[in-house]
Amino acid sequence: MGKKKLSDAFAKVKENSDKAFVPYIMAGDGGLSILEERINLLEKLGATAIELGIPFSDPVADGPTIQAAGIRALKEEVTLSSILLELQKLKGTYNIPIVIMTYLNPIFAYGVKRFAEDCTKAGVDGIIIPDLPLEEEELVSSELEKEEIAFIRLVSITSTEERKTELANKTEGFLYAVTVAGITGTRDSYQNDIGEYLSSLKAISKSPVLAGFGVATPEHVKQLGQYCDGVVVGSKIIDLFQHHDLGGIQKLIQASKCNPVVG
Ligand SMILES: O=P(O)(O)OC[C@@H](O)[C@@H](O)c1c[nH]c2ccccc12
Repeated sequence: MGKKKLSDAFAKVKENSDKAFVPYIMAGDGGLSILEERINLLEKLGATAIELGIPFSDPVADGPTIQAAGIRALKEEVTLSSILLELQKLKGTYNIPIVIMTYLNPIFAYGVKRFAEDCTKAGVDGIIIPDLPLEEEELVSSELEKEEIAFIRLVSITSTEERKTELANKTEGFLYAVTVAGITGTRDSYQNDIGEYLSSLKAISKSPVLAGFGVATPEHVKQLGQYCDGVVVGSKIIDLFQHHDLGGIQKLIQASKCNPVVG
């Protein structure tokens, strides 16, 4: 459970000389009833952990694809409560670690302590809160700590060296290295110094470093994997699910493996 489950998953990736692959899906996109199927599929295809988004009305860091997925989920009237209840129901039907990605507001509305406790009941292993600055972390950190839920920090390409070091020291589970200055969404290429940025984070972080934002092709997965421990892929995974292109999802995941099983 929690931090331990995530660190075990990353240890296994390393043992196999693979890179981690963490797909992001929006909970409730397509209805809550398909969540089980998607989690099972991603686990079967070899994902390391799943980042599960909570739909929110004001998703400031999200690009068009994730925003649209959030709007579809909100139309299904899913809420943080209904998502946690569904996960609780599904507990035991999968083994893959689950990380929740939510803005701060839904956590506040739910109650921080109740949120942390219900995450444990739901088998949630880690949390990402993109709009919670380092300076305000005490609002949630002690409750997460009590439940041994990994509190995953995001570092950005524009963070100062000092801030990068602090985030790398504090993060739990993995360090989420945002690879672009901007919002989520697929892009054609990365800026030239992306390798330096990721390598410098690797040098200061005891936790695995995962690159995210804009990862959209097997080539990106391989390119970024040279400099860090793996990738997070959101918008492209959502696109591929929308197009029922499960082969495309499989190819992306296989690009993170040392010995891929598909060509
Ligand atoms: O969609 P992309 O470009 O592949 O980026 C990952 C991202 O979607 C996912 O991790 C995420 C969705 N919403 C976020 C908000 C902030 C940070 C990260 C996220």
